[in-house]
Amino acid sequence: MTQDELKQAVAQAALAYIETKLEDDTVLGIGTGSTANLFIDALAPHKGRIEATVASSEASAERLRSHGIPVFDLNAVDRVDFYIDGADEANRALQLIKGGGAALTREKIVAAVAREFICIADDSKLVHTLGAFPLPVEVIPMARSHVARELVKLGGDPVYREGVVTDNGNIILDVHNFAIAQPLGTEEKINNITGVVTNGIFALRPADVLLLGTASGVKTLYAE
Ligand SMILES: O=C[C@H](O)[C@H](O)[C@H](O)COP(=O)(O)O
Repeated sequence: MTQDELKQAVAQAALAYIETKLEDDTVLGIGTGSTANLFIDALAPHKGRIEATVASSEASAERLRSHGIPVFDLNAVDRVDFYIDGADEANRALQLIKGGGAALTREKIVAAVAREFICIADDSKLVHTLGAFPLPVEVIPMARSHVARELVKLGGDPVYREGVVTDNGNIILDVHNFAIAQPLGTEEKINNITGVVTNGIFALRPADVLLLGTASGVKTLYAE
């Protein structure tokens, strides 16, 4: 199976996972990226059953609206029942690296609100130790050099993501050569650097369930 077919399979599996749990007033949080896009497309034929969604990026909001799916501001809903999103890496504790598409901050906010975070990914994303994927850090533009120097002190190799401005008007530094042995501590440490908005480690709020696309079918993983 190709990577795209595995992503398609997990998008369908996420739909099946939530379908039996949908209530009249369910609020769905929708992530960002190629896997989340496939989920949005899979959701479209069922839009009559969707009362409200909130999106973790302008791109996803636009895609939802193009299907006629109602999108709300997060401040206009009192809860998010399920958050469905992809990841760049996941470990067995369902701690993640996210932000390859620069949407990490809004993703982290929606995930923080969500009652259940359902991560969907193909099996190339499952790793023993997070950090082979360069860690995205969203930074206030004027703090770029300061934050880069602090990230070097932490042992990483930050690279400015040229030409990318986040939905929040900020820039991204991708930290290379940075094995993350202690995701919780590292997430907090980087977030404590002045000028950092947030970083792409999701350990304070990991996923609740990982639907993993493999050649032998979609596996449902819970945190070990
Ligand atoms: O900012 C982007 C997100 O964190 C995505 O969820 C992540 O990059 C995975 O994207 P994809 O499903 O395209 O691999």
